[in-house]
Amino acid sequence: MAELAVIGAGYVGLTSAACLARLGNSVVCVDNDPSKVDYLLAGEVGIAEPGLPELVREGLSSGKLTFTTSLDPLRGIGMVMLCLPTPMAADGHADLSVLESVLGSLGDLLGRDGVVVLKSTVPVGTAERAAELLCRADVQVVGNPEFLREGFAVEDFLHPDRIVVGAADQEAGDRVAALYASTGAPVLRTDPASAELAKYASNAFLAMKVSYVNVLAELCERLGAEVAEVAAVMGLDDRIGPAFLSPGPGWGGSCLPKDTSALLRTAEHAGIDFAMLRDAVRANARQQAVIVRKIRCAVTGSASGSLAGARIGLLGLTFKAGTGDLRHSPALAIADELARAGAVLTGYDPGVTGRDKVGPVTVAGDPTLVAKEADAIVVLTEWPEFRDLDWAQLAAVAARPVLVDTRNLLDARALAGTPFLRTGVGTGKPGEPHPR
Ligand SMILES: NC(=O)c1ccc[n+]([C@@H]2O[C@H](COP(=O)([O-])OP(=O)(O)OC[C@H]3O[C@@H](n4cnc5c(N)ncnc54)[C@H](O)[C@@H]3O)[C@@H](O)[C@H]2O)c1
Ligand SMILES: O=c1ccn([C@@H]2O[C@H](COP(=O)(O)OP(=O)(O)O[C@H]3O[C@H](CO)[C@@H](O)[C@H](O)[C@H]3O)[C@@H](O)[C@H]2O)c(=O)[nH]1
Repeated sequence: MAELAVIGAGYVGLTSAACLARLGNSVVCVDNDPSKVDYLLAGEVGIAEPGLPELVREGLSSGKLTFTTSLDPLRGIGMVMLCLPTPMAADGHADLSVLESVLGSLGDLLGRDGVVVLKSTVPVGTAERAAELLCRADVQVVGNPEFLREGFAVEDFLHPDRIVVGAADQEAGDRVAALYASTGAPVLRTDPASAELAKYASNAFLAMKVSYVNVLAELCERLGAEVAEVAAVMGLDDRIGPAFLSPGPGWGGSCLPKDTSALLRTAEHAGIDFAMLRDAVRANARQQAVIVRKIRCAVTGSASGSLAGARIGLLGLTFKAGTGDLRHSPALAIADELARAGAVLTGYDPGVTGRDKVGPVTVAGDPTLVAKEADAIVVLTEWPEFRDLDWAQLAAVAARPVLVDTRNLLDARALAGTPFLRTGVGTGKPGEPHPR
């Protein structure tokens, strides 16, 4: 079993560190946020990932996992895995400044024949650039992109669809592949550039799939078709598959927006016109306006009616269900747009606690408070528990029984016996509940 350091204790770093400790490795996890490290050393995990707190506590008590803010304990170490942020820079590229600054410090610390593993999502050429920054002929850089989803981080790490190891050096690649041997997942050995590109290619493809179904949903509305039925037919084709065919308020989160943007910049730089990806990004930006128009119609009866003073209750604020992450949440982009139009917003999200306000939204601790005196309720995130709310009670406290279901979450059964008039997405029959 290896002794390794993981740098960055966020969604990817903390999950990787805790899971690699579970797989028997000795892991020191470094983060430059002292309060996060103190919290972690006390066995507390600040992100909502099923199974992660248990794994962190298990690692701490077995001694396989420890946390620190300092790079000093890494002196002489054989392997360092970088799980640092690579956010969108102002020009749309991936901002590698944090990664590069840490790489600049690692050259002096790594032991002989050390390996640096790039788990962050990084553009093609980063492994090569990292090797330059390390300035150590004996140290190898290996690309090992991560594909976990928020809300399923531990499950995805321990049971991945595939492991990608992009190494120019066979032995360094073997050492990284060995970390995952006990997961039984297929390991794809590639050159570093292919590993780097494969990560962006996967996220961009997922984004295009959702944009495709969102535009299809608009078409369904125009033509009187049901997007759920169209998607069900498409999804049963093995070549297409049923995942990522649910229309909604657009794709968001900490990865798809920045990664599509970075891939577009990479393509531009390489002289390739990636028009279909550009269109998918444009369609996604437009999707929020599509939803706001839908809400405006439902509340005022007209696409140009005024929302000034309208009380709108929002169910769901996070970018998807199963996470507390609000980064690049389409729900918040819609909230901002509604607030600009003068609407007064109250919101509830099971993943958002301990906050009074998120952007323009006053956060309530209970869905009933969101419905209270509301001119409309809008479902923005697909939390399954919203199906089981007491919709009759929500209707009783609302000013008007208007419901906009941007995730097509609620079916006729959930709303049976209530006066709610539901507007879904791509249903072709606005104002009518439809079976999912
Ligand atoms: N979030 C995901 O679902 C996901 C999945 C796959 C890949 N990725 C990629 O993994 C990388 C990390 O993403 P994340 O979501 O875990 O980020 P994150 O923001 O959750 O975590 C990053 C961590 O790095 C720490 N950090 C920042 N600068 C540091 C420094 N100089 N030294 C030490 N620690 C430092 C931060 O304090 C934070 O804890 C990104 O490239 C991302 O694209 C993310
Ligand atoms: O049918 C669908 C599926 C998804 N979404 C939206 O698409 C976005 C992204 O969802 P998801 O991919 O589940 O989120 P992430 O957890 O950010 O995971 C993505 O980004 C990670 C970071 O790179 C990758 O590791 C994962 O493989 C990749 O799925 C969210 O806003 C979802 O609501 C839809 O609107 N409809």
